[in-house]
Amino acid sequence: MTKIVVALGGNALGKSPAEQLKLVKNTAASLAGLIAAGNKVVITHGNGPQVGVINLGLDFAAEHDKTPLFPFPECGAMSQGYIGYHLQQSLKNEFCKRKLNKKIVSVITQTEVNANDQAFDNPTKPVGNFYSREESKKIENEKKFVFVEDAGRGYRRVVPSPLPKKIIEQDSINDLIDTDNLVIASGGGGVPVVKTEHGYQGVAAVIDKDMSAALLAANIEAEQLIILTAVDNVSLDYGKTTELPINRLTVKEAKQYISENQFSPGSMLPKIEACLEFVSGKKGRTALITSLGHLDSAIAGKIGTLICE
Ligand SMILES: Nc1ncnc2c1ncn2[C@@H]1O[C@H](COP(=O)(O)OP(=O)(O)O)[C@@H](O)[C@H]1O
Ligand SMILES: NC(=O)OP(=O)(O)O
Repeated sequence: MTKIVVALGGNALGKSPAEQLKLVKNTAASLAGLIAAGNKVVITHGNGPQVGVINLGLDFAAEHDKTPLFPFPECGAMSQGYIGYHLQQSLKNEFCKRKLNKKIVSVITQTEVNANDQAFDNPTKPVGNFYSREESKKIENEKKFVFVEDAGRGYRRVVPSPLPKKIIEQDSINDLIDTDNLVIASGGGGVPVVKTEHGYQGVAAVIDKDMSAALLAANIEAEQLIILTAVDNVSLDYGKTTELPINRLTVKEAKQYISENQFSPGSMLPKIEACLEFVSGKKGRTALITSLGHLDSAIAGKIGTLICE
């Protein structure tokens, strides 16, 4: 039995509810296979596109209708419910098909961040839709959002992405795992909250789910962290004619490639950093990065990038 945290990328989950449900259904089959093989799996997921779109839609409704303004942390919580619902339904259907009796539960998760995290002065986390440069300039002027180019895919709004410090619901997550629930937790990295004299309060930011997944995996003493995204492998010279997929990466090699700017900030870089955080100095741990649709082949060692000490 291997304890595995599987993180599903928010961007890899498509651009609409229909697309997302189809992708989640497909991945649910592989996840059920992992569980049926006797592994203890905990699931987490991103929310960049989803939280951005929820926020955009609700802002529009507040501007054009009587809808009250929904703060950003509330949008993050909604994104956990939306993606958790698709995961729970798809996994339940898959378990029924396989006659597997397994309880599944999504935990709305808050993650404590440092109120003085420098990330609040330097937004880096891409959220919402992709725009052309012209479209992004127009929205930048109208809404005072900050936009950056995202890994060759277009321009996107960026928001602060503070480091996750503590998973507030960790004890409940542990109890649920111990009582044989398939747990979906820390969605979107967890809703970021800061500790104040009045207790915890939500903040307008999006935690990198890869960093939160590494924290969750360490907390539950997982042996493997699997990050599912839109590419089969991590590559060198990504997007160039010289692109070279990597099968295995040591911590030392990964650090070298980071220093050569091989991994784009806001997309592949945080995944590599999260994997390093999880495996560095820990001989028994591995991290695997591959695509949402090819988990089975990656587990079989046919594709994917395996990262270890
Ligand atoms: N060196 C690289 N190798 C592979 N993909 C890369 C690399 N650098 C940037 N990318 C991009 O990073 C994307 C994954 O990041 P992102 O879309 O933010 O992930 P997520 O699916 O977790 O939301 C890939 O789909 C690819 O477009
Ligand atoms: N919260 C987060 O990291 O989302 P993505 O996986 O969509 O980037």
